[in-house]
Formats: sequence, structure tokens, C-alpha cells
Amino acid sequence: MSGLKIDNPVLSVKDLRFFYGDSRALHGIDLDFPEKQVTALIGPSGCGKSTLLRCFNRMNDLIDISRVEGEVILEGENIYDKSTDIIELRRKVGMVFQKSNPFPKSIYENVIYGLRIAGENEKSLLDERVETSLKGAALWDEVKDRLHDSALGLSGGQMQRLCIARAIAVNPKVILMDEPCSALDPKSTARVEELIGELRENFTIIIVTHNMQQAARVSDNTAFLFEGNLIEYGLTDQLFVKPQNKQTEDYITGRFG
Ligand SMILES: Nc1ncnc2c1ncn2[C@@H]1O[C@H](COP(=O)(O)OP(=O)(O)OP(=O)(O)O)[C@@H](O)[C@H]1O
Repeated sequence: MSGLKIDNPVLSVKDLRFFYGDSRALHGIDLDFPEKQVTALIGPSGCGKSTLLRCFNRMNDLIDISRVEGEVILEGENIYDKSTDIIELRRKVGMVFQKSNPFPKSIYENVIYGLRIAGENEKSLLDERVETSLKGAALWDEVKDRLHDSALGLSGGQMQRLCIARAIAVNPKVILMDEPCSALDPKSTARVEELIGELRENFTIIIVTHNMQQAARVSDNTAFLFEGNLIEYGLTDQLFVKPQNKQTEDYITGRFG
């Protein structure tokens, strides 16, 4: 495995193995994520990108047959320790999914959903957080006059940016994005890609994408996975121009996957 040396990683994966029943999906992954950068996870369908991403906020816990071994260290703690507070973990490690999933509530209530769950009810604070989060997600100007309308009336691209606003409203450390543009048209995709560039000033972003041009455009670092193994991890500019590994080269030049 070609490595990338990261000082003070915000998230550190150590010998991570993941099983669905008897079938092993990840074979001992070691990976460090630098703070306030964008890291892309790429690789052919079924290589384990989404499984790996979902390990970072324990979304896989929802799958009964799953089992995880190894460690994921966030702020010095293994998130798989028994003492981990899962709600707090998911506040620190937010997630944006392939298909936007706004709640059938107003735009305003969608943005502050996580704060409400945490028991926050002070109107001035909530108002302020709605505005900063929607501005942070490049959506404020489009929705500021209809904050109390249903979120379900937004366009697909707007809904995805609303989900990003909801993720940043609780001030996470890390934002996980699983194919966030795959259901969007080219214009909305460009908008979200531009937004990812802005978000990296404040957040660490880990993005799964099938689209190698997208990985090249939005990420600082890229990890290439194949059949549940990390094959190569490097600076995006280097990995796409001069991959160290033959399998990486075959994949990025379109020879398979
Ligand atoms: N809920 C599940 N139950 C059983 N096996 C699963 C489950 N989810 C994924 N797998 C298997 O784990 C392996 C890795 O899947 P995963 O979805 O993580 O890959 P991926 O690289 O994200 O693929 P894609 O790009 O197609 O989304 C695959 O063999 C897949 O069939």
C-alpha cells in the first residue's frame, strides 16, 4: 500500500476489518485523514467504499449481521469503545447521502433538527444557526423568504444543499459524503462541488465518488480501494497523474471498474 504521511490526523483508521455475516468486506484498512482537507474514496463497485465511510460514524451498527474489528480514532478515542455516545459521535461526524433525505418539515426545522434533538430551543440562537448554516451551504439567498415552507418543495439540488446545511448546523468535525451528486443534474453537481471547496475551510470532508473527474476536481487526497483493500493513498494530483500501483493505474485509466 502506498501511503501518505499525515501529521495530526483528525480521524485515524487502524487495521479496520469489516464483516457482513461470514463475508469480509474490509481486510485491514489503515488510513489517516488530515484536518480541513477533502479526501476522496474511489474504487470499483463493491470494493467497500460505502462500508468504510459508514464505519466512521457507526452507521453500519444498524445492520444486524455486521461486525467490525480494529479501531477508528477520533479526537484520541476509539469510536468503537463501549463508552462511545453514538448521538454525540454522529454530531461530530455528520453525513450527507446519495439521495437527499430532507424531513417532511419546514426548511427551518430541517436545518435545526440536530439542535432540537440536543434540546436547544432558544429562538435567537436557532435563527442565527439557520442563517449561517444556509449561507454555509450556499442556499440562503434562494430560501430566505420561505424558511417556513416545506423542504419537500425544493429542487433536488436545493434539497441536497439543505442536507448539507443540516449537517453543518451542529458544527461537526468531519462530514461524510456518499456519492452526494449522483442524483443531481450537471448544474446542481457543479454547485455542490463548488460548495465542497468552500466547506473545506472549516470542515474535514470524506467523499465517496464513482466519478473520477469529480474526485480529481474536489479532493486534496485520494484513497483507492479494491476488493476491500486499500491499494493506494496519495495526493490527488499525484495519484491521478502518476499512480504508484498498477491496479490504481488500470482503474483510473478505465481498464476496469
Ligand atoms: N447490507 C449489506 N449486507 C451484506 N453485504 C453487503 C451489504 N452492504 C454491502 N455489502 C457487500 O459489501 C461489499 C462492499 O460493498 P460497498 O457498498 O461498501 O461497496 P462500494 O464500493 O461502496 O460499492 P458501490 O460503488 O457499488 O456503492 C460488497 O460485496 C457488497 O455486496
